[in-house]
Amino acid sequence: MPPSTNAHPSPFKAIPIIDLTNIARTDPDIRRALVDDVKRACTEVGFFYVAPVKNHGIPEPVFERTLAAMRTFFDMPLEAKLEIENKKSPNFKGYSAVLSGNNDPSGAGDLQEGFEFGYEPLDGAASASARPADDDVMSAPNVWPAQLPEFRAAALEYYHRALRLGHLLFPLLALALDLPEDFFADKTKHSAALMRLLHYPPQFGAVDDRVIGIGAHTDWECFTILWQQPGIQALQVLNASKEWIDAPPIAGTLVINLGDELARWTNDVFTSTVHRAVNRSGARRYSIPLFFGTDYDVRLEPIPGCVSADRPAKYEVITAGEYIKARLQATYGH
Ligand SMILES: O=C(O)CCC(=O)C(=O)O
Ligand SMILES: [Fe+2]
Repeated sequence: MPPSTNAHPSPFKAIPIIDLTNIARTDPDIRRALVDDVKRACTEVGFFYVAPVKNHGIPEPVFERTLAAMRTFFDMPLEAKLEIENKKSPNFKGYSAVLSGNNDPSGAGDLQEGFEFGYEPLDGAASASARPADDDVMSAPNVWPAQLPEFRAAALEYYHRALRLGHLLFPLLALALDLPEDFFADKTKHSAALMRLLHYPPQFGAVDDRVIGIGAHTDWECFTILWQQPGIQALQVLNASKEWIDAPPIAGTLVINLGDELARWTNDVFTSTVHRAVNRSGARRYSIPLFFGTDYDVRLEPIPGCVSADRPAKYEVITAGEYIKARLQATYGH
């Protein structure tokens, strides 16, 4: 399944920051101004920062606890991490070693290690799959490092808080597409969201552009909510002039970037923009993307307002689950 071929962003020079202070205000002028900002960012850039995150359910200690848990996990010996290697899981849950994944087919592998998991309830049994019965494409239980209970607790707490923020964003995206505000509500009931905890070792000396932290790629789901470790520049976003624009960590914000499910669904009215990460800081870098998709049984049929005589439908219609599964297989299944 090829990635979205979209990439029609503008020649932007910076990533916009969208202030969510007024997200709950119903005053039509205020609401319209916010939706207009979101629409511009989604059609021209495909990336934006949201601020202030602490007002939307993710206080600073939650990030700090998760970062501490990541450091402990990635510091474990490789053999211990490989006990929960993602290749042992039917849907690649668990640990992925440095260079085991490859997001850019022309690259030689991603210089990162990671840990991936999907939805489970905060108070659920450790090994239970929480996927509803109708969701057979991607159901597979999460696998956790048994020796680090605090890792699971911190990661799940962050996951649930970020998920809540994601649910706040869908109505803005719907309004930006001139759809009813609740358009995505019945299509995002099962939290088809995968979260990755990532560690990028530093790269020293001459750097081979084919081996970087994560090669040039688009994300797969509707949007990604990305936390970046403060103080380290690594993420870069490709604009229409084929320039890499830095997306540095900004205190109090998270990065939101649109993915291929939304690009397909909107027939490329919204852009799923190519990006990569390169850690040349000399220090370890950690980041946390949460990929928020639509429910796996949803068919990505082009949204009516996004198809016209000038803009014929570009993509074969498939379900979100089929799409994600094909991309996972292409990235880790080799
Ligand atoms: O680590 C980052 O800043 C970006 C990660 C990313 O693009 C991804 O995991 O899809
Ligand atoms: Fe990405």
